[in-house]
Amino acid sequence: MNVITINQLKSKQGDFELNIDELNIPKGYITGLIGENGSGKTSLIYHLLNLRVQDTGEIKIFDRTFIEDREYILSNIGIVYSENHFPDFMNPKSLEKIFIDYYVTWDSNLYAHYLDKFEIPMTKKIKTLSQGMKIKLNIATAMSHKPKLLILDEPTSNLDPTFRIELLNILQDLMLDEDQTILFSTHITSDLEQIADYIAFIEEGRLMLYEEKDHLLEQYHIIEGDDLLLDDELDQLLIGTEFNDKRFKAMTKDADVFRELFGDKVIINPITIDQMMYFSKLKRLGVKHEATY
Ligand SMILES: Nc1ncnc2c1ncn2[C@@H]1O[C@H](COP(=O)(O)OP(=O)(O)OP(=O)(O)O)[C@@H](O)[C@H]1O
Repeated sequence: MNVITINQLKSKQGDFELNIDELNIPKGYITGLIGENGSGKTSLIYHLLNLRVQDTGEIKIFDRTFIEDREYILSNIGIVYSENHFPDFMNPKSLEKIFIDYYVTWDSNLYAHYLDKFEIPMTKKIKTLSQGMKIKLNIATAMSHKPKLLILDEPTSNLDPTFRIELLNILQDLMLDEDQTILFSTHITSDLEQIADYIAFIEEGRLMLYEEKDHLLEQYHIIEGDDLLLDDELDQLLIGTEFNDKRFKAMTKDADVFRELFGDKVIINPITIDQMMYFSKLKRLGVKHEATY
């Protein structure tokens, strides 16, 4: 079953257009949402939350549109933003009163447990919390009503590395419940290498790929070698080639072809998500990039 389905979504915002033909996010998995600055990750999340409305196309969450069942959708989503959205004058305790009224599934013990674990005092005013503590508070509120879908929009930028590791562990623990689904937008792709099941990659408002992470990282490789080895045909098998000191470096789906032709004259390495984004960008720009290092 899919928790999120998007069909033929088009949405223009100034010069920017979000244009997603199809995206199905399955229940019970962590999907990592990646893309450069300004590629449309937050815009996509805002559309999922109905904070922005598309020009055309359809979004269904839990198999319903916002028009059909806004309340059900919102009461089953937990959202963590990259910045604080809570009023400065409140404290975690007064904030809870609002959430208790809103969510029938709110669990005060769980909230107290998270605040304790994250070392956030119940009665400390939000304005006196550090940036990281505000995000931690948001994480606690997002999880304490036990949402079926947890959406995190770049939450980790202000978090210290120790807490980031804790957060990844918490997210993995949540996934023990097969009904739980997580959409996690982040620039810290090593986090996704650790915990994501699927990767959704957005470039300039378009979904470039949506695939199982393990399959993705198995399919693509980084290949390096002497640029004299290349001809027009082999060039076609490279994605986003970079040249430096008469050597090439590129992403390829056809590492086997190069291995068979050139043996140890080429160096073939596994790819990281960061490298995948980088070489996809070179391909998109359509330039033979001269490396500057
Ligand atoms: N209110 C707005 N009006 C006009 N354009 C907007 C508005 N909000 C965002 N945009 C534009 O939409 C595009 C996508 O922005 P978005 O915030 O979705 O990107 P992002 O992938 O989340 O980026 P980042 O990684 O930097 O957070 C950008 O070009 C941005 O300038």
